[in-house]
Amino acid sequence: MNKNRIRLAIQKSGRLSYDSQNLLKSCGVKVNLQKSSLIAFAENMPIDVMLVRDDDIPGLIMDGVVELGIIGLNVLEEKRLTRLFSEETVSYAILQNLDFGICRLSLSVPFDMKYSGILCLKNSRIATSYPNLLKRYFDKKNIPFKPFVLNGSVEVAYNSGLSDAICDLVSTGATLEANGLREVETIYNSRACLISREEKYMIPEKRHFIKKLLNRIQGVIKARESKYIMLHIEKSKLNKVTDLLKGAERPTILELFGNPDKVALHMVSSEIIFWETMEQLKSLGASSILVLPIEKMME
Ligand SMILES: Nc1ncnc2c1ncn2[C@@H]1O[C@H](COP(=O)(O)OP(=O)(O)OP(=O)(O)O)[C@@H](O)[C@H]1O
Ligand SMILES: O=P(O)(O)OC[C@H]1O[C@H](OP(=O)(O)OP(=O)(O)O)[C@H](O)[C@@H]1O
Ligand SMILES: [Mg+2]
Repeated sequence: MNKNRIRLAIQKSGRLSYDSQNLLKSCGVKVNLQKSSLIAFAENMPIDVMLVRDDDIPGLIMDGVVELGIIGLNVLEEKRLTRLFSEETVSYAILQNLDFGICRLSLSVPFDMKYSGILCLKNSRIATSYPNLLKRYFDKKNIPFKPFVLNGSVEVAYNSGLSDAICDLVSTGATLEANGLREVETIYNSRACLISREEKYMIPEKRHFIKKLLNRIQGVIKARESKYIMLHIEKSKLNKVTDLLKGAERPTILELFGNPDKVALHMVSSEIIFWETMEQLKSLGASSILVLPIEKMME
């Protein structure tokens, strides 16, 4: 093991795997990841990527086994609370919230239950994989409940008579619907994030390298959120067009050959361009409207 290389833990297989690997690829990290091996060495950067169960990632950071990890905030916060209760070390830094793994931890009840508020769940048995987050929520409201801890397939707990309600991750709500449940309270909003060991535990070379990787990650996220827009418009309508498009910087305006009244406008927009915006641009008289993806960006 080379002590100058950074170790980065990502989920081996599951909801965060593809996006984590894709992020590394977009940052120019060349690594040949294969499910059969648990560690892979980047060819062009001092990074070793470990493929693990997501639940293990916060502990690997807190115990100093790896320097970086990509993990859902839900798992990180649950682990933080578990460690606080058992008086173990809790030490990490959140470097960056990421643009994937977006979901929420919610309480859900049977479709036909008359739910008028959280008090309806007083003394209920609630199945969850996140007992500490759930307990914090109920404790704040001073409502007693009975936790029933399951590591997966929490939605089936109600149908099999194991619980009265559930507390699990929701994104589209399709899994809840398929199991005859409806979401009634969000208890925690989550997304994937990049976490690291605290800086003070790392040698300067590693800190420097992590900063460089973080800059690239921020550039990738920014580029994914931005679009390059080109269009032709009459000079007199320019202000109306720029009011419509929220840009990172002022637009570039170019003369159009053979047409002194019109210009070409180029700009980077930091907001999603919906079809409605395109239609509004068109009704202002814009033509040749192009919205292009941006591959890389550094400000
Ligand atoms: N439906 C969803 N949409 C978006 N993100 C989600 C969704 N479900 C889960 N996540 C996020 O992805 C993380 C991993 O989810 P996954 O279901 O793959 O976990 P797991 O089954 O515990 O995996 P592992 O085998 O690694 O322990 C969750 O902790 C959460 O942050
Ligand atoms: O609201 P939805 O879009 O339906 O997503 C919610 C489901 O996604 C997650 O499970 P996942 O599919 O990752 O499988 P798992 O239960 O095996 O972890 C989560 O635990 C829910 O079951
Ligand atoms: Mg897990």
